[in-house]
Amino acid sequence: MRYEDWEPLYHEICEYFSFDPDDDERAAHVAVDLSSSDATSDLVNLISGHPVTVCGNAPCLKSQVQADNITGVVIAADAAASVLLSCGVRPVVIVTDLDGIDEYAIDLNNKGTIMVVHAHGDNIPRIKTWVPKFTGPLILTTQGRPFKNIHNFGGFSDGDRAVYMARDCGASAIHLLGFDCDDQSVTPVKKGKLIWARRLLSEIGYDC
Ligand SMILES: Nc1ncnc2c1ncn2[C@@H]1O[C@H](COP(=O)(O)OP(=O)(O)OP(=O)(O)O)[C@@H](O)[C@H]1O
Ligand SMILES: Nc1nc2c(c(=O)[nH]1)N=C(CO)CN2
Repeated sequence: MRYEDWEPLYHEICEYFSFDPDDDERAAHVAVDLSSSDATSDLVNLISGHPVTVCGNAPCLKSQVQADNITGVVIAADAAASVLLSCGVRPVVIVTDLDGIDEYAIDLNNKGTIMVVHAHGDNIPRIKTWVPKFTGPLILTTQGRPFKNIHNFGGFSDGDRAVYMARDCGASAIHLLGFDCDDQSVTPVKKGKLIWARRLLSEIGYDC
């Protein structure tokens, strides 16, 4: 997605959540200073022309995975990765702002799972802890203006960001599992994030 097309949505999101774009920019610089990795061409090779399943972490994920034959390239949004592992499915890509993963992600990354790590104003300490641990394929993302090896595919929360990324990388079809944007069992902030997930996904033709 062109940053110019994303920018108005980004400013609306910052206003809605009272985020300071300067903090996001600071986080992006912290990430870039820690790693020069960029596995974007590996990601494009994996996804371009292929079907993808993006797994969000709604409570329905487990039963949907058990009921569904997961097709194509499996992308986990953050903590959805551990649900997939418990169902015997290894995510090929994990999109994360680092608040839902655990040590298992390092092992998966060493075995080839592409980590797509999002830097934002509220996760700088987690960037400093986790980024140096990923010695396998790694892509950095920002929600602000991209530069050097940090990308902006569009999207805000891990799930919708994963869908925007798959679309940008040329997926032939994108199937969603584990998305429930009406989930009432979440915190008020998370409810706001799910309202945005619904809006951003609807902008590109997906319902959740
Ligand atoms: N009902 C739901 N509850 C949680 N996540 C959901 C739900 N429906 C869709 N998702 C998507 O699954 C993603 C991963 O969920 P997780 O529980 O790991 O959230 P999170 O780490 O709090 O996400 P984020 O930090 O992006 O808000 C979310 O970013 C969201 O896009
Ligand atoms: N500044 C900031 N940016 C974000 C945040 C957040 O909590 N703070 N959470 C996100 C997805 O959960 C994505 N982006």
